[in-house]
Amino acid sequence: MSLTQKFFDLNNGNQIPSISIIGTGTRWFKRPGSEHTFSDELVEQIKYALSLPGIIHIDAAECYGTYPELAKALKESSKPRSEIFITDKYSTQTKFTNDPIEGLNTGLKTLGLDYVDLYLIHSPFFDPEFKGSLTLEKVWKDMETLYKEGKAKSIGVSNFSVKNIEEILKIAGIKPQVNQIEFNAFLQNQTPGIVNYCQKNNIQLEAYSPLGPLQKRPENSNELPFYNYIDELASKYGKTDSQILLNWVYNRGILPITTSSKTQRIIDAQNIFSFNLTKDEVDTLTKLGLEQPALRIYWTNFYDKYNSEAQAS
Ligand SMILES: NC(=O)C1=CN([C@@H]2O[C@H](COP(=O)(O)OP(=O)(O)OC[C@H]3O[C@@H](n4cnc5c(N)ncnc54)[C@H](OP(=O)(O)O)[C@@H]3O)[C@@H](O)[C@H]2O)C=CC1
Repeated sequence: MSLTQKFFDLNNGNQIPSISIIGTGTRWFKRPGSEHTFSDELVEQIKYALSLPGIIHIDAAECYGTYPELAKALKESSKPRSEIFITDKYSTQTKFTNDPIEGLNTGLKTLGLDYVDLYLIHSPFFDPEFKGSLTLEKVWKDMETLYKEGKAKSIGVSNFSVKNIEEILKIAGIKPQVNQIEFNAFLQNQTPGIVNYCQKNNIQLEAYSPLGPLQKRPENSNELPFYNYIDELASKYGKTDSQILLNWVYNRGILPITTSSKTQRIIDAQNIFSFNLTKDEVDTLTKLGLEQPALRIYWTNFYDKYNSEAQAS
């Protein structure tokens, strides 16, 4: 079966592969300060992804503790750099590096790279214990410097609200290309109005934890119309439940970022463009998803206060 790949156009003219099939956080994440063991399993999983045809989009971050595994996999892979799309993120919450310039330079050196394809500010939340008086404005200016130097081909943000983005736009010479947020059928707005705002302002949204409804499947799921409908679509198209949900995210104009410890699920994620949900099916999934209570897995301390507004289209 030949591979169909899709790309989103970013506001700076660059293209981005429309799914990231191997995130290196979540199940692979190593808590800073804890006893870290090198994960051969992650190396094998990234190498497996890199052995697949087409452009492979990897999602990484300074705070995941998984640069060593990514570095090894990149070194041992024969895929040309031009067929690898790497996203990295600067952490405003950890003590690893002082600012994005130091952060990206350290990341590039550790990973053996000259540039990343996309560099993001991981969150708008600064831990003053580690970041002193670092401000959002200063961090964005550093991101712009890295962009102009060609070390980051595109730049953006993650977990930003409308207010956070507007703060940046006041001082920005370069508009963010991407906002990576938590998004799934049970969390259709991480923060109030963020999806509409980014889509209107040509800031590409990325969805992490797009499979939240499967990760946290309720015990009574077989009684819920949402899950029955996914099963119906999965059997109509001969696809898995995960593929249906990832295709739905794509059809909402949002780039899904997934990961798996299973090779078959990595292949399945790459093959979500071999079929396409109809507009009615996309709308029905949106509607049935909105009937469920908000499911937020990350950044809960900051954003649980928005749960009642998170399930608005
Ligand atoms: N910017 C940010 O703040 C954040 C960014 N991220 C990024 O996004 C990436 C992906 O996030 P993640 O939440 O893992 O993405 P997903 O929602 O795609 O979840 C992937 C997980 O779901 C499991 N899964 C897949 N299919 C099923 C199924 N049918 N039933 C039950 N479980 C299933 C997988 O398990 P299995 O291994 O068994 O296949 C895997 O652990 C991260 O690795 C990271 O790179 C994530 C969180 C925050």
